[in-house]
Amino acid sequence: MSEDFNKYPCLSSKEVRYKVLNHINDILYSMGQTIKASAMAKEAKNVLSERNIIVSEKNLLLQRQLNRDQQIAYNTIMNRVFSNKPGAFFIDGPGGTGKTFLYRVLLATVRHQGFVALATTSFGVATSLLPGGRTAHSRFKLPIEIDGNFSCNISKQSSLASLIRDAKLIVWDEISMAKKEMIEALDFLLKDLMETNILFGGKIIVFSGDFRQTLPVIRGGKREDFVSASLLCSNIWNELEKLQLFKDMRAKIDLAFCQYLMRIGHGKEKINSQGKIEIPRSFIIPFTDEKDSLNILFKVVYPNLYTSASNILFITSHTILTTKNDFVDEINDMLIMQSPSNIKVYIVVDETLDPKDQSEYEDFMHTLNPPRLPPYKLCLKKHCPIILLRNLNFSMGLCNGTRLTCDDFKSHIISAIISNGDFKDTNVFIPRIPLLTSQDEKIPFQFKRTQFSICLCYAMTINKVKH
Ligand SMILES: Nc1ncnc2c1ncn2[C@@H]1O[C@H](COP(=O)(O)OP(=O)(O)OP(=O)(O)O)[C@@H](O)[C@H]1O
Repeated sequence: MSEDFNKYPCLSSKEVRYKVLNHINDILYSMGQTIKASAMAKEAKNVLSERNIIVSEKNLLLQRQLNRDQQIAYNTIMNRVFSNKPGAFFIDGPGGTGKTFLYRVLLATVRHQGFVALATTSFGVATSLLPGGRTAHSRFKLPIEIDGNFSCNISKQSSLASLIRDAKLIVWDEISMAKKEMIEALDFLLKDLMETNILFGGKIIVFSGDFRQTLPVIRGGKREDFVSASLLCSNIWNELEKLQLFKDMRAKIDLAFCQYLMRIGHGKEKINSQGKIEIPRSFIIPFTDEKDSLNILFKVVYPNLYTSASNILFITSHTILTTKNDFVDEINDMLIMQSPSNIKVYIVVDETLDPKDQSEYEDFMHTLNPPRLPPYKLCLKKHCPIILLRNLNFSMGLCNGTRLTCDDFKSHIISAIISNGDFKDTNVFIPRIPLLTSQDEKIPFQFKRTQFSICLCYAMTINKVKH
């Protein structure tokens, strides 16, 4: 890895050493492993940086822009924060009504007064929209796999526990995508840390999300499974104080489309004789055959890809949304070939956890394409759009879902430029790391795939693009 970094003339040997150590640290973290001392040092560093988040003037000034509903919600929450009374809130508002905007103002106000405010979200990339944001999984050490063990992995004596105890405000954005067991685990943790039976340990906690948009993902599940896995079906739901946001702040951009989405969300859009909503003709590319229709779609979304492939603004402001990972892969494979640059191919190294199984499963592993792992053959070109599949480093904006464009390729690192969130335009290095398959895959054994934790994102699933 150091040889790769050495090829960058701008880096001194000290910087190379720092970058290599940093990447090793991230690799250990992404594998869920810890060297105790390094983990404790990392935690202490995280806690310290959380206590010292600098509030930008821009975020402080946003308070003046709050609309009427946002202002009412803001006043209600702030009154509770500064009167030291408990409060567990849910901000209910359809997409675009400014829930995240309100969070930014709440966080800025509390932090500006010198208090701790913890910002969390259900998905990695959403963290880049909230200053100091982390995934709830990472902040509260929530269990990733739901196997009957719902307790958070935080010792009561740790610096993290003391940070959580001190927090004046906790926010959790995109709660509609979290499984209810996770929220119940947080309730249990906070009651335990605060040594009380009051909901969420008496902390001021603010959830928000939109259940009309995306619900928790249950593999192979149906609508009722998604609903019953969500917060709506937890006993906690009825105990939350609801605050409503009504005004669509995004509607300025495309009012008719926003109204159409709102009618669907409220179940008011008219349905046809088969009980289905009809999509307006102007949104549809007529189907002739798969190849021709896809080509028309590509021309509509990425016109002149051959000549515009190096136009980063163009590449990162377009995407094709689809419902399934399989379609995503198919479309991405076609579009990367339309870009004119030289292709760089990275083949994975797959290893079974038990070395005895390696020879038996080697070929089979290469055919598998589990959702949170990169493909067997990763084909990239300069300026192509990619998306991170794992959280690598929150403090550098490298989270699951961060979008980037490729800049340069070496054998063990890729140089790339972040294209969304607070770290937009930052140049970063992505390491090639071992990634474990999740235990809930429908694969009879677990294996380790060594590759860059990225995939192409000319096309993405709707869940992935939520932010
Ligand atoms: N009071 C406001 N003044 C100006 N712009 C605002 C205000 N509130 C929200 N916005 C803008 O409106 C857009 C939508 O806001 P935001 O992303 O906070 O909505 P949201 O409810 O979190 O949406 P979603 O549910 O889709 O995540 C953003 O561009 C945001 O900056």
